[in-house]
Amino acid sequence: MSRVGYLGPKGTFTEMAAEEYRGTVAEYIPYCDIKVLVKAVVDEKIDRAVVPIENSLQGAVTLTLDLLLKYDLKIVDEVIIPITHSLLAADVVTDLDDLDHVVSHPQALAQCRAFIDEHLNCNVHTADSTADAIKRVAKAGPNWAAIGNYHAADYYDLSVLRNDIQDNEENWTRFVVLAKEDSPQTGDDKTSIICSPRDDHPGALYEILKEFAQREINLTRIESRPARKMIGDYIFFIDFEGHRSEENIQLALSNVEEIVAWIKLLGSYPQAEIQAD
Ligand SMILES: O=C(O)C(=O)C[C@]1(C(=O)O)C=C[C@@H](O)C=C1
Repeated sequence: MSRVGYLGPKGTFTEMAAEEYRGTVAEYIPYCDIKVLVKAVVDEKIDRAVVPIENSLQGAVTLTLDLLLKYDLKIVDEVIIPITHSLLAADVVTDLDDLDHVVSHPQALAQCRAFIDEHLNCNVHTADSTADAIKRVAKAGPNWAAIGNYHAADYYDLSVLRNDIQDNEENWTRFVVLAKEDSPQTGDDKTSIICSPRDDHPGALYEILKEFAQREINLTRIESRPARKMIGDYIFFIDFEGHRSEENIQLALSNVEEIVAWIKLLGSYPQAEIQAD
């Protein structure tokens, strides 16, 4: 039974994702900061942390990638859910023109950029999560609105002014579940690694990817992040299908190890079942 931390407070999309975690849960615990949440697993205050890692409209949640690099934690599960944003305000607000301020998590603001540009002539503010924004609006004046999950309107006594305001109907966020120990093989797994090419030469990335292509290992994602050294130095986050205990994957990984400066295995874990709306 796990104590499962998630990016809170109550009413975030991460809370919805945490409820889809396939392990056994003793308790759900909200944390208001991703860094503090991830550190709580490192310090064994909780057993699992559920954090957003990528969105289909906006791409990587770079803070999560940086924390995966920094700490020695394993990915033990992934959850992918549809994200539907609403505009929430006090129930006296009926007209968008009455709003002077809109607040949300930067990812949510970015996912609703077209709606904000077209319909809101407002100051835009950022919050630590969509639910944090909703909480703030509940205490602010009636000229404030928040962008977030309509389920949260009831928790914080707000009303829904508009639904479905994200730029695209298809808006999905992928979350990962972090723990100290690895996950066992299920037969339908994915593996995540980070690696850093030894030096900058023609074909450096190709040489890494070739090890997977030759063994018909299907890559599901590749993301680069600055190595934080010279401009142009990158590290690569690579996800692929299969479990680290499978022979072809062991061979690919040991060959990659030979040609990179370093490699970090983030874990093998069951692939997400896509959650329908
Ligand atoms: O603010 C929230 O509700 C969150 O759970 C965070 C988060 C994110 O960081 O991507 C999660 C899903 C959505 O993409 C928007 C925000």
